[in-house]
Amino acid sequence: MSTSPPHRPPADKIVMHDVNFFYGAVQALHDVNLSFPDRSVTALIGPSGCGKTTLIRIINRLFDMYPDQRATGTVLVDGEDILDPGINVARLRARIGMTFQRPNPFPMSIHENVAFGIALHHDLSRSEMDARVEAALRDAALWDEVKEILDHSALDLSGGQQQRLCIARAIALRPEILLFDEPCAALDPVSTARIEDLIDDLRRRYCVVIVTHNMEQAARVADRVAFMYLGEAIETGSAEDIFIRPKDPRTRDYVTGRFG
Ligand SMILES: Nc1ncnc2c1ncn2[C@@H]1O[C@H](COP(=O)(O)OP(=O)(O)OP(=O)(O)O)[C@@H](O)[C@H]1O
Repeated sequence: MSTSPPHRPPADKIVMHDVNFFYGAVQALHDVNLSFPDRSVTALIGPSGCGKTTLIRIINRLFDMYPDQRATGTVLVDGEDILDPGINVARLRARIGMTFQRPNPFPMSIHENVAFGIALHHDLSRSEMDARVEAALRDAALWDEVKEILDHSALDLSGGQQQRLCIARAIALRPEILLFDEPCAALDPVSTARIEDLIDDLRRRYCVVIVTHNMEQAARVADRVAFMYLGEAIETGSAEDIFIRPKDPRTRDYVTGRFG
């Protein structure tokens, strides 16, 4: 008789302790404690302005580009505090891929969009580069649609294709963490379904964090859902916990549509 190994939940890839965030004098996050397991999808939900985008921008230190923005607390990635001023930010960012609400392909060909970031980090032959570009486009479920038009401008693709190209661009750098900020905000239902299928595939290999306004989407794609409100992380659990058995009255009011 064969015995299967005991099921272990994936370890936490990112752990936030008492994180606060400031835009100048405005405090946007208050003592956030949240963790994000590896090889799973965590959805951040909550009303507009509650701090979802602010929170994911901390993970790749995107806020460093703005002198008046600062974060306090600890954000451990594989146990290392990425808020430590001594951290190598370029190396951190190479481990993290991010996409935004509106797809933002470079004004270059489809092939160049994916190859550009790879070329910054690796000196590959033409055939090695082509193989890397193809693998990333396949992983982003875009290859079949673009394999004959790799030299065409990325700006000629549809919005949904552009978003998958941006995901391919992120995956091509072989990150460990993928941050998706409302990846379907600008997409039609068919493109949205394709991105959701893609996220379903990506969960096997990455720590995925997705910001979404769409509760059905969170329920479809997420292993865990975190509800945020007025800059605080209120409650985290499975989609069922959050949508069917919320513990906090603020979560209940949000998921039942009383606000937001
Ligand atoms: N550049 C900025 N300067 C000052 N305040 C900001 C800035 N960006 C965001 N904020 C404020 O920080 C708070 C959190 O904003 P954030 O964009 O993180 O929320 P969100 O939950 O992602 O919202 P949405 O769902 O509308 O995208 C809001 O009160 C917002 O007004």
